[in-house]
Amino acid sequence: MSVSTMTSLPAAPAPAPLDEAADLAARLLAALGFDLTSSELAATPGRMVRALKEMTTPPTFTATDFETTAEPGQLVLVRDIRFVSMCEHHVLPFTGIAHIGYVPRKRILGLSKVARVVHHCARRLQVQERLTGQIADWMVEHLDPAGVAVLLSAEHTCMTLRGVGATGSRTTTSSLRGVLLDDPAARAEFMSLAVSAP
Ligand SMILES: Nc1nc2c(ncn2[C@@H]2O[C@H](COP(=O)(O)OP(=O)(O)OP(=O)(O)O)[C@@H](O)[C@H]2O)c(=O)[nH]1
Ligand SMILES: [Zn+2]
Repeated sequence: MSVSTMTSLPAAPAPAPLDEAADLAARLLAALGFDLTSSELAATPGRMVRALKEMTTPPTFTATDFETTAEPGQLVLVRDIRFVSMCEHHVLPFTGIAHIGYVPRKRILGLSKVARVVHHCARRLQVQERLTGQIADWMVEHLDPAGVAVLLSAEHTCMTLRGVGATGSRTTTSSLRGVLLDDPAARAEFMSLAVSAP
């Protein structure tokens, strides 16, 4: 078992005094033209800061894994893991689903931990491409599997709810490692199950 401290991910932001952040949020909202003297907005800066902190603080967990005599080449696929992350360009959420597949060598991961890895990597300021690769790297570092495949499909609210207004657009990214990168049959099995399995 190992706690999810990772070499490939940046450390969580250092705890900062939220009072100071709330004062700065109040100044930000005032600078944007909102009336911070109104009673309706009095508690908003504090809420805003707590919500932002919550959305960018990665949950830690204990990565329970097990010794296995896995069948050679067996694919383990956990599909449809919903996640929320934060776009590092606009500090707006992007939300989607992750499909995580791996081919074990000696160790398998508790299934719930696969979803925890996704949340651990997602709950920070991110771009989707880096998030996808970090999930794959976590699996490689902790399980030493024969292969890993990560497929994410997400809606970026910075391009659907504002800006270009590309309502309904989704972005798909993949990161493949080991046999799930190099072996076309293994890769095809992952892709077909990730997209079409019941
Ligand atoms: N590659 C990548 N781009 C992202 C991601 N999230 C947001 N972006 C893009 O980051 C870019 C930032 O571009 P800028 O021109 O600096 O920002 P902007 O003026 O707000 O641009 P618009 O969003 O086009 O209005 C935009 O094209 C976003 O769509 C991501 O996860 N990956
Ligand atoms: Zn954005």
